[in-house]
Amino acid sequence: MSEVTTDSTPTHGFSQEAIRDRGRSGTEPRSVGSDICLETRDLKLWYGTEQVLQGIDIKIPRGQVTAFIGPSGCGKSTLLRCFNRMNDLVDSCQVQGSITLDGQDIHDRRMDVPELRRRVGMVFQKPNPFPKSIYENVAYGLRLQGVKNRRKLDEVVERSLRRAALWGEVKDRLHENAFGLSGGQQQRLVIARAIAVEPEVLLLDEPASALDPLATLKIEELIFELKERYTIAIVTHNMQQAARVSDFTAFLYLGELVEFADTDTLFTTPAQKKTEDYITGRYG
Ligand SMILES: Nc1ncnc2c1ncn2[C@@H]1O[C@H](COP(=O)(O)OP(=O)(O)OP(=O)(O)O)[C@@H](O)[C@H]1O
Repeated sequence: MSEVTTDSTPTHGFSQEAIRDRGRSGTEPRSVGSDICLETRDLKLWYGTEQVLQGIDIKIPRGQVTAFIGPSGCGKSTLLRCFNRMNDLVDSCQVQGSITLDGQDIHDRRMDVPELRRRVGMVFQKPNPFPKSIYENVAYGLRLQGVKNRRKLDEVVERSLRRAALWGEVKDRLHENAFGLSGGQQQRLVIARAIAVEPEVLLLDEPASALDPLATLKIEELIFELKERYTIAIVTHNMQQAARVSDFTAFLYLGELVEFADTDTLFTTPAQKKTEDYITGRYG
């Protein structure tokens, strides 16, 4: 087990503060234990004839935040989209190898894909609220499930907005259009919509890259709270952000998983030269 970085530890250009903050917030480095939520084995993926994932083996631990980093085009978002079969929507896409969620093969023909996407929710780079009220955005998934009971809907909407750290800001305007919210509020609303249907996993694809620094900070704080209840996988271009929010980090390069380790180790003493070159800004 590695130790939380001290001032004398090399940080490869990383802010000591970012890493110390993680120590202060109680996030101790850990090894991937036996409680695995998602697992891929020899996962390969093609778009047409272009092979984008080259045989990925990874175990995503439950109740932790796992960050995916790597240069543009290395396959981070593609890998994330495999976890709830969003790539099924791309005609030219072919997948080989296995992905399991709680030990269950997600490509098994008995797998109910809408149910998989309820269990594995996704939030994209650009906030995408529906053109509806704040309330109806959050209630959307429950309405799809046929829930009509007003009290139940009210309860879930409030609970989800509280968990997404948005309740205080919107409780007096629940029936106003969601487009009236700021970008950061819209992104927290989308997170509330995802958690309203009680997922196990949240996939966050660069959730803060379209936001200003303050809104980004709120999303990062929220991620820290959410991991109490959910397993989180996040794609980010921002390595400081990966260092601040994640427990584990996976470095991808040209469709290969080069290194996967607890975040402190990966950023302070990477095992692979390619990882070191990337985090020190030599390419990417
Ligand atoms: N729907 C698609 N159809 C065809 N090719 C695609 C599709 N989506 C992604 N690709 C290609 O797959 C490769 C990996 O893309 P992906 O978006 O997964 O990378 P990334 O690491 O997330 O990149 P970025 O950091 O720039 O978002 C790229 O070459 C991209 O052009």
